[in-house]
Amino acid sequence: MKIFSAAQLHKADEATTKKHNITQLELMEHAGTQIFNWLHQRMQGAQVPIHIFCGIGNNGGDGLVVGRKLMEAGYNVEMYVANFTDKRSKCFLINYDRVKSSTKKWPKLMMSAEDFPEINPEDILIDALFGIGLNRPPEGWVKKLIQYLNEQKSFKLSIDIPSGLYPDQALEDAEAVIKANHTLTFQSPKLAFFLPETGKFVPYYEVIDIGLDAEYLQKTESIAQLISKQEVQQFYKQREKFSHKGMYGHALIVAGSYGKIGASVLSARAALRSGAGLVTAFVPECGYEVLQASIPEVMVLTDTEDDLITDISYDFEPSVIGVGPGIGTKKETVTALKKLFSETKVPFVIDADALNCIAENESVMKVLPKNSILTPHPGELKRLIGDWTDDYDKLEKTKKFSEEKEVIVLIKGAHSIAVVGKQLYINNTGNPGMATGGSGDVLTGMITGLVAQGYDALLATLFGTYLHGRAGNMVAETKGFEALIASDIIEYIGDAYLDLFAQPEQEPQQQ
Ligand SMILES: NC(=O)C1=CN([C@@H]2O[C@H](COP(=O)(O)OP(=O)(O)OC[C@H]3O[C@@H](n4cnc5c(N)ncnc54)[C@H](OP(=O)(O)O)[C@@H]3O)[C@@H](O)[C@H]2O)[C@@H](O)CC1
Ligand SMILES: Nc1ncnc2c1ncn2[C@@H]1O[C@H](COP(=O)(O)OP(=O)(O)O)[C@@H](O)[C@H]1O
Ligand SMILES: [K+]
Repeated sequence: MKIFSAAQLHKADEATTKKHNITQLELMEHAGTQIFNWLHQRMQGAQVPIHIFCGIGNNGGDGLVVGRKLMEAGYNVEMYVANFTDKRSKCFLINYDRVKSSTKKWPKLMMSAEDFPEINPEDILIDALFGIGLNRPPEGWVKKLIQYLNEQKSFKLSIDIPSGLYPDQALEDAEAVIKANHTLTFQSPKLAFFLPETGKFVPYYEVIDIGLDAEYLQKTESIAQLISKQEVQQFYKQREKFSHKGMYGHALIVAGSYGKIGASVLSARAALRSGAGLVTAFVPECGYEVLQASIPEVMVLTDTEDDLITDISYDFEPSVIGVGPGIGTKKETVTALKKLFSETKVPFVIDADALNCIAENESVMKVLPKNSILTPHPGELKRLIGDWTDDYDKLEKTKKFSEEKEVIVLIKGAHSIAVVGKQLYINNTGNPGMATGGSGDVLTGMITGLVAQGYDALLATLFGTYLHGRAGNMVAETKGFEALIASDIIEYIGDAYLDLFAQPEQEPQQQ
């Protein structure tokens, strides 16, 4: 699904009204009606007090439409207009008049903190203060209003975006944002929903299709893409009946050091479970027995050194090399890595300590193979690209790095983001249970296993990240977040594949 900027959404709005001969007012009526339907379906006429806080722009206009519709349907509604300026948008004004003429209950004008209403915990709050037209942080009593609403225990529903958040710019005042329980967003989720500094204000959201011009949306290059099941279903390559293991590649996993052999076990097993035809693990001598005993399907090559990797040699042609988990950053390992990168012409998946070795040694950075897939967590990323001021700065710096080095960078996190030049692809699976040691090693193995099978670098990155998160979600369904460990993710890779095309259970047929 495409993610558009505020500017693009405003243009889409214009394109829609021009092309479809529909007015902005009709678009607002349609958007507000959909929000009303959403609420009505859930509330079924319940007389819970609903407080709607409207700004004076089009977001406020949406709030007025919702309020009018709710009142007409007999709900117990109180509307407030936060009069933070004398300006009003045209559609706001028309809807303000409509409320006044169609209901007897006029919206209350709020001019200062003295006008804040009393709210009970069981009431419902609808936030229509600011939408994507926010252009500076809320201040003064409006900021206080946001804080006052946040103090309430009531359920908070934001229209389009929690007020105070910019859809695609860094947050300036985290104290002036509605902490919504749920957000109903128009047409496209906003980039801010997926970034750590701002995503925390959007724990749940749903996209409401308000019918913006499909052709415009299709033609416009979005600022990012959200990768969900619908997209990854198209990535999947079906296995052929007469295929053999030679057709699914031979992955080499270079991982582990004394005390961290587990990293190689996790990566190698994950590569196998993802479908690689053959997997060989290259580990320090001390890892030999551990690997042979724990994964009989994996072939093992060892370094001459017992404790660490110093010289990576092998006697076959790997289809892909996954390197880094648990290898440490000792100088012998750095030298081995430099040699590997300079002399080998196969695709690479580079993770963990291999990234640290690159970041700490300019000579290794110089031989970083083009088209590699790098999978840093934020700490590793910082070592590679330097510090950033906010999430957007982080994305810009990563784009620059990706372009300069010609590599894919997967920034891991709650929503991992694959950066390929200027393009951003946002993963939509996973859960906080996956914040546990070794889950990144599993991901490295999975992406390596997919490249081995012939998925190109970008598809392997996106597909692997999706399956990793989906498998993690399936573990969480039975074990919960806390008990989830990295090995569990591997055990559910098969279920994550099966789930790709699983049909929802059929309703029993009535006789
Ligand atoms: N996309 C679509 O097609 C559709 C979009 N729709 C809806 O429109 C919404 C966007 O509406 P919008 O552009 O009118 O902006 P909105 O967020 O209501 O507020 C702007 C006003 O606030 C003001 N202002 C800004 N910051 C401020 C601050 N910190 N403190 C104080 N004031 C501040 C600013 O004033 P100014 O800067 O001019 O002083 C301006 O007057 C969108 O989110 C969605 O809900 C739907 O109706 C259906 C179709
Ligand atoms: N809160 C979270 N929600 C979803 N996924 C998460 C969360 N925290 C971590 N993950 C995922 O778990 C993995 C952790 O990777 P990493 O930090 O490299 O772990 P390790 O180094 O222990 O193997 C990444 O794929 C990341 O996206
Ligand atoms: K809002």
